[in-house]
Amino acid sequence: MSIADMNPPQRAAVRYLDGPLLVLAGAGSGKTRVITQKIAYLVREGGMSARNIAAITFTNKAAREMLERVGKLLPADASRGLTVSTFHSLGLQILRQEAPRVGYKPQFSILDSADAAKIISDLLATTSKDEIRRVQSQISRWKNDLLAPESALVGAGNEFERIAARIYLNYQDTLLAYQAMDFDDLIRLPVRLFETDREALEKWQAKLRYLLIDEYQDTNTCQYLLVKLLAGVRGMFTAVGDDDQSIYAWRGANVENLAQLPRDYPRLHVIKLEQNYRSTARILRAANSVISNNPKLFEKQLWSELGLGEPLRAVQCRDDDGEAHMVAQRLLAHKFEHRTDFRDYAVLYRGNHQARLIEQVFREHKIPYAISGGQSFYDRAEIKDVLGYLRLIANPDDDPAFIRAVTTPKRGIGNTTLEKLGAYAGERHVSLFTAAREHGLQGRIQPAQLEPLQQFCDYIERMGFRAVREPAGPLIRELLTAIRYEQWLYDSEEPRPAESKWKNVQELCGWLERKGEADGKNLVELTQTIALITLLEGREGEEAPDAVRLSTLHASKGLEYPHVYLIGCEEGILPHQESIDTGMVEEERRLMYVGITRAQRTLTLSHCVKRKRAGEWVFCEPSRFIGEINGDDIRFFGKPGQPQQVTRDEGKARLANLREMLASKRKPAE
Ligand SMILES: Nc1ncnc2c1ncn2[C@@H]1O[C@H](COP(=O)(O)OP(=O)(O)OP(=O)(O)O)[C@@H](O)[C@H]1O
Ligand SMILES: [Mg+2]
Repeated sequence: MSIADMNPPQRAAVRYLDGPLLVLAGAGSGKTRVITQKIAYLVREGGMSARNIAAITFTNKAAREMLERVGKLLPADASRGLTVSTFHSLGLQILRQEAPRVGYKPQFSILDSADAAKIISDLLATTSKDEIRRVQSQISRWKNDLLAPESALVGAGNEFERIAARIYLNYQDTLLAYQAMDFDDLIRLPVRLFETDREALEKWQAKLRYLLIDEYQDTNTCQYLLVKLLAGVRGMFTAVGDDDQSIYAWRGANVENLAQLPRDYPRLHVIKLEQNYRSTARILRAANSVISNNPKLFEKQLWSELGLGEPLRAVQCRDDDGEAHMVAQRLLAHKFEHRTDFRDYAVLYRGNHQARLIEQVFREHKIPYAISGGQSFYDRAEIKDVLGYLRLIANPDDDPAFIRAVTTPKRGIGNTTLEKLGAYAGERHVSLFTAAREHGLQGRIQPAQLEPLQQFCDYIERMGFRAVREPAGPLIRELLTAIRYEQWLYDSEEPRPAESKWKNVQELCGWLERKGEADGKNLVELTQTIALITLLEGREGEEAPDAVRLSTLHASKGLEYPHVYLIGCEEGILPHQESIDTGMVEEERRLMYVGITRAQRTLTLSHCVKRKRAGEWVFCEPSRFIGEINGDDIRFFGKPGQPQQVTRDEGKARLANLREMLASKRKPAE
């Protein structure tokens, strides 16, 4: 695929280098492809070095895919030094070099959202999850709007905001004391740096001379400013986006940023793409008709040459269990009939919990699947244990990591000792690690308790010294042996969970080893990289090569699948109840639009008559979005009187049949 295979507006977008460019277009029109092609074009025809180009994507997965695609367009040495990353990893790349300028040491820690919640919970002196979540997202909003705690306090309009602002103030102090940043800081701090330090800004402007930004509609204020600062007055960037796919307002994304661009850059050139290369005309028409119920920010038309295609299907299921069986059954039947692969299918849903039943039924029927956007691999207790050690080795001031490591496995350091240590550290305004090293502690803690504490600190210090010199793989294996982690798992768990946990730890070690070798990164750098993976996509790494994709709608952005099942199309789920209550269904409609436009050839929407919630049956209404699809383009199944609805037992029997047929197909001819 080369630039010659692109349509005229796509080609114009690739070639346009006279100033800032916005490509504004609907789903599947080749926006992401314009970015990939443009990177190759900049190097090949624009005489630019890859190390002066940065492409920003929304997820790590998207970044990897883009890098792969560019790899096919450019020889390896021509793409060396190219930055393809998320906003957060770009921020991390900047901060690794500039940390001292913003008051951090280079080995700062990155806290995930759970660690941050723990700090807020301590400061608030509450365990109410709801309260913690509210304060945490308020702080995050302030950070993304670049509001300092002092200004937040002054501007607080009610009691809740006053409390949150005071917590924000203490929270920032705590982070600095731990030498830790949260996810928001990774973008906020570079912006603050560039706003105040001309020299640093000019250095990075000289390095990143051309910027390309995908999914621009989902940038927040902070991200917008980072681009603006880096692009400077020259405005050498290409941003691509679709206002109808803005689905991250709840995380502070601001679709107004699209409208703001022409005001900030009067020279901004806008290109629209109107041909969709992904979906059949029917799927596209359904998407267009659903989204036409939202007020328009920009006028867009989409058409496709891929033929009319099959009508969409809306399937009514008896309950959520029936829904999961319906998906499994139809999927297997379809696969059998069309000789497709499992990877050609995706099951999409509004909330993570909806995956549980699907997983269960898929396992029952041996349908291989891969989950994205679910509980992260890196959120598992065993992985967080190991990462606790790595974080502490990298940055001994990281108190949350200190607590985790010093107590897992238990090493004769009791809670009373830790409380005394904590109190002493508090008085001295130093980290737990530093406190443990101070002479003053000797009067407070008995020698018998002090001894293991100091041994622990000695060990961490020695490892810290080696972590920046020795390869990561062998070092982490040595660490696991030294702390007898495997033994501890088997001592504290049943054999089966222990075994699976140990496997996960091994997987982490393998990943660190490979990544360390491939990227030439040491343990400290790898630890910072891992922290970022948890941000959006959950588990990553090697997956079954041929598997059905299970994904939340949010995590499916930018991707495409030949056959899509969108489950739980019900009032209260999609649109979500909260959005109905607050009269904000527009964002949910965009989410529906994103879901529909992931499908290339067929799309099945399902909803249940009733489902169990908190042990009670509740009756469900089909989603209003199904009703917004033009009747000619959709067929209904499972309505009373129609024979297509299958009971669970029938479904099971049919499945068993199909599986047999499939299995016999796979057998070599005798
Ligand atoms: N000119 C073209 N000729 C043939 N195929 C194309 C062309 N442009 C894009 N495609 C294909 O169309 C599909 C959609 O492209 P792409 O993912 O770039 O769209 P997008 O606008 O980024 O979509 P989304 O809004 O969902 O992110 C891809 O499979 C891509 O390879
Ligand atoms: Mg895209």
